[in-house]
Amino acid sequence: MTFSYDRQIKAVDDISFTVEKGEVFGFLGPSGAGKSTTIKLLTRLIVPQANSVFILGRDMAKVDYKFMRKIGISFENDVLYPTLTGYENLYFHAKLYGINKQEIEDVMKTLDIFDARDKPAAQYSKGMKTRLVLARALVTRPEILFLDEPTGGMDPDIAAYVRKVLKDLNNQGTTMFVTTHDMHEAEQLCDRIAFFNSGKIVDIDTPESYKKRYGESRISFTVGDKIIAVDRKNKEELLRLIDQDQWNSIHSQEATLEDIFIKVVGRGLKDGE
Ligand SMILES: Nc1ncnc2c1ncn2[C@@H]1O[C@H](COP(=O)(O)OP(=O)(O)OP(=O)(O)O)[C@@H](O)[C@H]1O
Repeated sequence: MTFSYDRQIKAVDDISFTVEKGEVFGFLGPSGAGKSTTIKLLTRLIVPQANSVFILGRDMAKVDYKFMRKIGISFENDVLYPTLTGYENLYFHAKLYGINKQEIEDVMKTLDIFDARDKPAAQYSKGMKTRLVLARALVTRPEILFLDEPTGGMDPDIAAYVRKVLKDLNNQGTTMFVTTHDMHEAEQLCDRIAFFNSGKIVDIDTPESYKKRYGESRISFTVGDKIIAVDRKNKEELLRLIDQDQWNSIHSQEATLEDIFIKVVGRGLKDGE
């Protein structure tokens, strides 16, 4: 799959991947990498070229709105009707697919926005809007969920709660495609993660396997007010520091997914923001 907005820069540059049923597959990459564009192509918000995107065996260049019930789409900056209440925003979407009032209320309760159901969406906080958009994606009980920065703008505790809701859904069988620039989110949610940069997939693996392949753990010594970090394999230096006997404390440090991203991709997740 390849896509360019202006025929000069390829926002998505010849990528190819498969997501298994029941899997949570993540795209981790910095701002501007092309994550949103990828999700738009996968979900037909930008109509892809024929025979380039297949979901549940169907060519996404050709599916109709009835098929779209099988997929849920949640975008961080998605359009809500600002003057309609939260409930009405869900109702008009759900009505298309014959979803009843009880089901709408249940999904609002699950995402903890039921108490705000009669408030206009314009009065929702950023995190509440993200949850309302997510509720709209969930209300049709889709087989596959596409989530663009699913916890964007949320307080850490609400973000953790939303991730738990998503994990529960996945445990019940929902397949998910998630984009994020948050390594913790990628690590907590995803079975496999694609490192994504400048429109290209640089690598795909499980979080555990990335750590095994690239994650050198380090030992850090606190010496006075200085911290000296040493590669675990550098036995000579480790012994030298221990022998000097000037350290106050010694800790082991695992490489984070961001450390590994920098090593593999050559830039950080926050560069250029
Ligand atoms: N509608 C558009 N018209 C022209 N160029 C665009 C458009 N949308 C995105 N781009 C460009 O395509 C590239 C990829 O953008 P995209 O929004 O897909 O990245 P992203 O990884 O989702 O970033 P972010 O996390 O900031 O949303 C960027 O260079 C961006 O400037």
